[in-house]
Amino acid sequence: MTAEILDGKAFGAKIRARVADHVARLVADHDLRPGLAVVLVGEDPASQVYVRNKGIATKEAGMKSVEHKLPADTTEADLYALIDELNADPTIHGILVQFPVPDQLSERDIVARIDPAKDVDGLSVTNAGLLASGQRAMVSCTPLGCLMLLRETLGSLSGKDAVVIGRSNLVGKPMAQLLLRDSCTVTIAHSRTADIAETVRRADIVVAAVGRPRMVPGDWIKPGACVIDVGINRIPAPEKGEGKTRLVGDVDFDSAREVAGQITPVPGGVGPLTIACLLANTVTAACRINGLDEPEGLTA
Ligand SMILES: NC(=O)C1=CN([C@@H]2O[C@H](COP(=O)(O)OP(=O)(O)OC[C@H]3O[C@@H](n4cnc5c(N)ncnc54)[C@H](OP(=O)(O)O)[C@@H]3O)[C@@H](O)[C@H]2O)C=CC1
Ligand SMILES: Nc1nc(=O)c2c([nH]1)NC[C@@H]1CN(c3ccc(C(=O)N[C@@H](CCC(=O)O)C(=O)O)cc3)C=[N+]21
Repeated sequence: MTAEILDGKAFGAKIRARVADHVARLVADHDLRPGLAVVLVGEDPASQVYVRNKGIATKEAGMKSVEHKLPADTTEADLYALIDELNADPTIHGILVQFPVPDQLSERDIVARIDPAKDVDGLSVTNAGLLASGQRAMVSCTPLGCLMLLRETLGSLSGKDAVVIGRSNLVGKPMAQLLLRDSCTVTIAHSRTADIAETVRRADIVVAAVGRPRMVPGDWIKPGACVIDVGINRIPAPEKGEGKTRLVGDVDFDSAREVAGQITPVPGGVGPLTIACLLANTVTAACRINGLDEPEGLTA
């Protein structure tokens, strides 16, 4: 069997068209243009890919887009001053500080500084708690995009065995919460999992969010399973020329596609969905902040 390759670019474009529609309506009916601010401290390569693609998509959707690139030696005080300013700015509805940040800064404290209403990454204790207790939250963009894609591909997820590899606050944990909310039987695997191959072999749905190039081989995959590869890993690509690199996921695509029912590629899989959901979350935040109806089709 050869897997169906899930086109994240196409599905992301569909979500973005919905976003653009809502934005146009908000501007026309309420003179409200959703605004997103992205803050990048230093020069992490995975983050730079994200920032580049995000800037283009935000403007295409008719939204306001602001980027703050700060030097790697930025102090806590300077970063907090910027966050406070963005919290108070009525034209900004979403604030995203790209992770990882340099060592002198604390991700936990940065997240705590962001107004939870503008926390489009869903990282704040408030949003994580709301999600975990089944209430209306801002949900991290990547898991949100993965859930939308899974529903679109499989229909109901109820009763399915799902394994999430990775337990970060940004991806693994919220992904597990969303799958649980859709009545999957959820296992979270991580670096201390005793027999990860056997654990993954049970799964109808595999979400890999680790950050290790091609860690998951095809022989870990249950035949017919739906495989969502979140990993973005830049590896050397000497075949493209000296010093060149390319992106690969956490799944060994070539062997996994021979076994899986469906699989997302890297690039062109989850990445474009994350971008689309970042825009969607910004629109959702703008509506909630202004007491307007929830946008349809942009939340999970
Ligand atoms: N496509 C997209 O839109 C996005 C992609 N990413 C990418 O997804 C990947 C994961 O991101 P993120 O969650 O932020 O990463 P983190 O580094 O925060 O978390 C990685 C997780 O993987 C686990 N892990 C590490 N090694 C192993 C192993 N050998 N076996 C099993 N589990 C392991 C860690 O376990 P432990 O907790 O035990 O250390 C940890 O929970 C990265 O490649 C990142 O670039 C991230 C966000 C968006
Ligand atoms: N606070 C925070 N939130 C994040 O969500 C976050 C972060 N920090 N730090 C970095 C990671 C990584 N990440 C990506 C999202 C999309 C692509 C993306 O668009 N990928 C394209 C790449 C296309 C290409 O360059 O060829 C694709 O997969 O098709 C990449 C990477 C979000 N992250």
